[in-house]
Amino acid sequence: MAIELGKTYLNYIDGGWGPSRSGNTAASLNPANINEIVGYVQLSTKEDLDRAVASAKDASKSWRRLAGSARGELLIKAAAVLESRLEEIAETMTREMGKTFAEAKGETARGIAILRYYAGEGMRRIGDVIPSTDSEALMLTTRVPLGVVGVISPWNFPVAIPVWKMAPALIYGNTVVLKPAQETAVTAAKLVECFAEAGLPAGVVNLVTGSGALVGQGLAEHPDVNGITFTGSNQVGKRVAQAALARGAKYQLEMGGKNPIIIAADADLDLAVDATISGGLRSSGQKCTATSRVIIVNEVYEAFKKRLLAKLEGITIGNGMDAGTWMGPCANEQQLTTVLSYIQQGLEEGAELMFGSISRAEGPQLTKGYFVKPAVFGNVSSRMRIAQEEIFGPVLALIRAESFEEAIALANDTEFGLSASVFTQNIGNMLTFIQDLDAGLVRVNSETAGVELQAPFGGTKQSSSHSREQGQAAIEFFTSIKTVFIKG
Ligand SMILES: NC(=O)c1ccc[n+]([C@@H]2O[C@H](COP(=O)([O-])OP(=O)(O)OC[C@H]3O[C@@H](n4cnc5c(N)ncnc54)[C@H](O)[C@@H]3O)[C@@H](O)[C@H]2O)c1
Ligand SMILES: O=CCCC(=O)C(=O)O
Repeated sequence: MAIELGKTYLNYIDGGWGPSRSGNTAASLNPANINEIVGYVQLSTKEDLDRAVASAKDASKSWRRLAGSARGELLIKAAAVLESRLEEIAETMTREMGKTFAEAKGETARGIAILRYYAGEGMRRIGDVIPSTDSEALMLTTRVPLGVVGVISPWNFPVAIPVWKMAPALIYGNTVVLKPAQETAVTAAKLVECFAEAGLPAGVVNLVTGSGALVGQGLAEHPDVNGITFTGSNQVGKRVAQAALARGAKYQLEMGGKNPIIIAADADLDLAVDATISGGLRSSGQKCTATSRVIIVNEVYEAFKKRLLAKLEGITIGNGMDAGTWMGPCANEQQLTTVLSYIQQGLEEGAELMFGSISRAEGPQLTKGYFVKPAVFGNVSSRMRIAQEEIFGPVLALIRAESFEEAIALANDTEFGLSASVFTQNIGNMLTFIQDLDAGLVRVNSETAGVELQAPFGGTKQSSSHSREQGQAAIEFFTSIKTVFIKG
């Protein structure tokens, strides 16, 4: 089924769809063909945001009192609606941000699974009984929701990330105001339609689209927003945290990465090459978990490099809706410019561009989109900017290590700590890697990308506010512990 293009999407506030008070909209363009307008989304004002927060605050009084199982039933219904619209929403995602249709379908299926997982959380343990020093008293802990939660999400996982924030927020009794990335606001509107159709009470979920500086910052600063969960760049994340901290609100940040893969001397090189390509270049490298530094132990450097370069020749670039496309475009013009400027930077720093180009990709089907070929640099040293700064594009930096120990030190030589992987068959190497790698997600004989919804996810160092999302770990952010002391 083809989606309807060029429609206008509205804000969702207090259970109703409506335009922004500004009367202004912005076009959401297809990065594979910028002549295609996927839809128009609202450019909201502070007043729209205030109405959304007020409705979320009001709805929170009864939502928090519902049994967790009743909230769970509504998440199950939202999952069913999302499932019935999987292909349509995945197509919208591909058209809005460029990832292939297969990846978009996988991500939408992930959103459905996350909703079902958190529906079950509504019936799980939320506290402990702790012996009191008073033998006649009962002491226990319970958990209470924060109240209104502001969700600020990026464009790279436009279904999975909002869902992995909204589902735990809702199941633990919070109400939500979602401010999605403007690039993928049509996908976000369709996602919110699923919650609306599932029958969530008015005000429990609200959607306000618009500029980050106005709506996002407004959410972070809003006195009636009790918690802010943010995923995006470090620069913006820190601003959000400062605004939340200044008024004593709880906040959670998941931000950038510069994720390493280590190829040990005993690695299965074919598997390692496949994992490097998949981890580094799927979604055009626009995953926070994407591989960007490939640290190869000297003995296998040349053999690995040869196999990697040979395999890259097979990558097809194009519109993510075409079945033959392996890699789509960059998600927007700014991403394309950033990627090309880092390729230029790598050359200026003296690295060797072994694959790719400093210009955008060429081809009859590529002229209307933000396409770039994958780039692979050799002769990279760890202190170069291309080895230190998050590029968020299909660029791999190959770094030579004299030993496995040096490979670990190089992998840790970054301000980020999101994910890391190693290819080795040696159990000692595996254990050293697990122990010594400073990252929130460490993966052995597997690519750096790939997050499982039932496990905690988050980073160390500059990648995170040191909290964890997903799995049962999400309860720590979305609730407060209340200690109860009862004496008859
Ligand atoms: N660690 C993770 O889990 C994770 C996951 C996905 C993406 N990311 C990171 O996200 C970045 C790419 O996404 P992006 O370009 O959408 O990030 P971004 O920081 O530009 O935007 C993220 C969100 O913040 C909003 N925003 C912008 N300015 C704001 C402000 N002043 N106040 C409040 N909100 C504001 C945006 O509108 C968007 O909704 C990369 O750095 C990537 O590593 C991290
Ligand atoms: O972009 C951040 C999320 C990454 C992710 O979900 C994955 O690697 O699967």
